[in-house]
Amino acid sequence: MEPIVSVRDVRRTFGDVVALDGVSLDVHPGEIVGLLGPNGAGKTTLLSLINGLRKPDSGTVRLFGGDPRRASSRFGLGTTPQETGLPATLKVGEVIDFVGGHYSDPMGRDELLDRFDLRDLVTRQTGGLSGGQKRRLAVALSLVGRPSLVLLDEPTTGLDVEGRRALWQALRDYHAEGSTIILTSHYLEEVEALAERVVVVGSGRILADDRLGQVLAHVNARRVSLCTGAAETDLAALPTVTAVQTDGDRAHLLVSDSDAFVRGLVASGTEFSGLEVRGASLEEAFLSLTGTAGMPETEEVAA
Ligand SMILES: Nc1ncnc2c1ncn2[C@@H]1O[C@H](COP(=O)(O)OP(=O)(O)OP(=O)(O)O)[C@@H](O)[C@H]1O
Repeated sequence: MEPIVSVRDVRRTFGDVVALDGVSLDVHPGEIVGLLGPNGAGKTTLLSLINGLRKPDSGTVRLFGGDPRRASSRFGLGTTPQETGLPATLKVGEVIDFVGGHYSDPMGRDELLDRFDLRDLVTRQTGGLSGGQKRRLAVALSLVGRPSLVLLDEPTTGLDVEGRRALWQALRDYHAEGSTIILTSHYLEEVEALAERVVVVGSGRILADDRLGQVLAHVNARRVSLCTGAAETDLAALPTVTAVQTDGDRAHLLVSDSDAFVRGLVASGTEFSGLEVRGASLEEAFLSLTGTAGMPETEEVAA
C-alpha cells in the first residue's frame, strides 16, 4: 500500500536551530500515529512540512503522492494547528457552515455538532466561548471536509478531563470510519489512548517508531522502588540509574537495567528492604528515550 505521507531524510533549520535532522517517516492509510516529544523536539515543524506550510532545507516530503506545497495535494487533508484564530463575532453554526462552504461534500452542521457535542453552543458567538470550547470547535472544524488524513497539533490542550475523553471518542469514531490521523501530544495518556503507533521525537530526530507496546519493550526502563536510608546522590551513583525520587524513607528509581542495578545495590552494601521492580509506563519510557530530566509523579505512574 502506498503511504499517504512519506518523509525522507528531511532536515529543516531555523537560523542556527536544527529543528529536524535527518527525519524519515511513512504513514499508511488507516493508521493513527502519535508524535510524542518534549518542547522544541520538532513535532510542529514536522507537521508543518507535511501540510505544506513549510518546506525542508533538504530531503523530500510527499503528501498523497504529491508535493504538499501544491493545493491539489492537500485536497484530502484536515488540520488543526496548535493555536486557532476563530472569527469572534460569528456564531458556532455559522463558522461550521462557512468552513464547510469550501468543500464539495462537507460534513453537515448537525452531524459535526453531534460528533463533538457542540449542539448547545450552536448559536453562541465564538468570541464568547471558553478556551476548551474553542479548542473543541477548532478540532471539529478539521473534519468538516471529511478529510482522509487529519493532522492535529496537541488537539486537547486546555480541555478538562471530560472534554478530553469526549474528543478522543470523536476522533476514534472518525478513525474507525477509515481515516488516517497524525497527532502530536504532550499528554502521554492521550497517546496511549489514541495512537496505535508511537513516534518518539527528540532534538529533531526520531528516537523510536513502533507499536505502542513495542516502544515500551524497546526501552528497558524499569521502575525500582525500595525502602532505604541512603542519600539520593548515593542512589543516583548506582549502576544504570537515570532518575531518583524519594518519598519519606521510600526511594523510586528509574533504571535502564534492573539486573545490573540490583547487583550494584547489593555490592554497595546499601541497607534496603521492600524492593519492587516493574516495567516502565509510557511516561517512563519516554523520559528514558529522550533523556529528559526528572521523574514522573508517582500518581501518574500508578495510573
Ligand atoms: N519559526 C521559527 N523560527 C525559529 N525557530 C523555530 C521556528 N519554529 C520552530 N523553531 C525552533 O525549532 C525547534 C523545534 O520546534 P517545534 O515547534 O517543531 O517543536 P515541538 O516539538 O512542536 O515543540 P512543542 O511541543 O513545544 O510545540 C525549536 O527549537 C524551536 O524553537
